[in-house]
Amino acid sequence: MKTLDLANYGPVIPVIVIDKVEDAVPMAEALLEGGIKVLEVTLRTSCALDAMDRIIKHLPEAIVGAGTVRTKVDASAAKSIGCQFAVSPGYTSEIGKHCLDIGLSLLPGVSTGSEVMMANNDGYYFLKLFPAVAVGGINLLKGFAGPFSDVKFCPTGGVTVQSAPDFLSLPNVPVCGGTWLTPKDLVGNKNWIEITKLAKEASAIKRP
Ligand SMILES: O=C(O)C(=O)C[C@H](O)[C@H](O)COP(=O)(O)O
Repeated sequence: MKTLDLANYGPVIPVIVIDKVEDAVPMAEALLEGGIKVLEVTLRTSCALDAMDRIIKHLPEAIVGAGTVRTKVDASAAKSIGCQFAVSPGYTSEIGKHCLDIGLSLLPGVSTGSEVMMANNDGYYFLKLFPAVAVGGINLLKGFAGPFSDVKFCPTGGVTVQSAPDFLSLPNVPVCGGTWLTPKDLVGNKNWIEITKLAKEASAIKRP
């Protein structure tokens, strides 16, 4: 799978933190019910790999990727459990080349022009702008559109259901990401119905 194809499934990729492995499948079901198929589960918690393994086995229709991939070991672990893609918060050539070697699609994080150029040099033209709002948001993406006219971005970090339509109206933004679909309090209360509502709301965001 090409990472840019992830945008074909909807305008928003949820960035998910799973603290309790038993929440993995019901949370994924709630998101799928709301029309969200692409799930980025961050490797921020100790049960993240186990959680993704369960989702992949129980819900084959989900397209599961590992977020917070910071090392070659992270990338190899994600590949070995069947993740279809990986997302990194920053970029190193080492990780970019490793993902190419092991056949794992990578959406690499960047926040500067130099990082865009390094990623391009290794063949990556669809990049995550992270942390999107903190590094300049819409204005930065408009600025990047000039010199990097062949590059597309998935802004993540500070994007909300309110601001997502503005990001998605930019020609270089096919999809955006965020944690707002799976808020900690709703997950803590196992409020899957409310998570389905947030997923429906996000899936319904119109792109121009
Ligand atoms: O852990 C990672 O590698 C990440 O992917 C970071 C997330 O993209 C942001 O934390 C999302 O930020 P918010 O939507 O503002 O909560």
